[in-house]
Amino acid sequence: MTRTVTIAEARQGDKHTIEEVGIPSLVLMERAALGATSRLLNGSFNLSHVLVFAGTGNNGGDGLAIARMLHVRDVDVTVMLTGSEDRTSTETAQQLKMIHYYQIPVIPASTDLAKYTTIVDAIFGVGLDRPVEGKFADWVDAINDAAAEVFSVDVPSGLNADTGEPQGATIKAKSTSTFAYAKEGFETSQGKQYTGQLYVEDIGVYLNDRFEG
Ligand SMILES: NC(=O)C1=CN([C@@H]2O[C@H](COP(=O)(O)OP(=O)(O)OC[C@H]3O[C@@H](n4cnc5c(N)ncnc54)[C@H](O)[C@@H]3O)[C@@H](O)[C@H]2O)[C@@H](O)CC1
Ligand SMILES: [K+]
Repeated sequence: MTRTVTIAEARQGDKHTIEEVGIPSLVLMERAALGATSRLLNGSFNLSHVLVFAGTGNNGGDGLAIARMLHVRDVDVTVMLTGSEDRTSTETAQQLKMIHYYQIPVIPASTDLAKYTTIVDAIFGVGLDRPVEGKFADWVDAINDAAAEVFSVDVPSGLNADTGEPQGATIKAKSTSTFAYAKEGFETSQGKQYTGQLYVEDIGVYLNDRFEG
């Protein structure tokens, strides 16, 4: 059976790997994005026009790295950012610099999603700490209503990864790439309705310092 972790364990695993093992946070982010990108490339998604809907935390940073990895493979990618560029996390700011190096378009978040064939949901991951409401709920609802297929990064945004319960507006994905370990809430029948097909990516974070495949 697949090992599952709580949000607290996932966070502790990341922290331990960064601070004790010594793998830099940005390296973990790159590994996460490489895994997710290969699922997108092989997962029967229509990649004619991809939108990466990115938050300002590290889940958004994963999304920006995915945008870059698709762009260098000649996929047409646009980024929508939910907040201002000067209020992003440290790693996400570094990812934004790379996005600008490649001149990938970055536009403010909106509900105008008609032209996209695939939307990458990188709004919230395990950092979700309150229900999704207001403009964030408008964006999530618009993503769910769009014709595009949806791929979630780590956690479908809005899903409580411990309980599998939606916290306000919540993304319903065709598939989800989650990092290091599946989260407990993904095992519930309700959680499965939001993750869709679940992939677990090896990013080099191991709870007991050993790969347990
Ligand atoms: N270095 C690491 O720790 C790694 C983190 N990774 C990614 O980073 C994610 C966690 O990143 P963060 O801790 O930055 O958290 P998130 O990126 O999940 O979200 C945090 C941000 O969202 C805000 N927020 C939370 N709930 C909200 C709500 N309902 N409405 C509006 N704003 C809300 C918080 O205030 C915070 O600014 C993981 O899910 C994973 O995708 C991966 O890159 C792997 C390595
Ligand atoms: K997400």
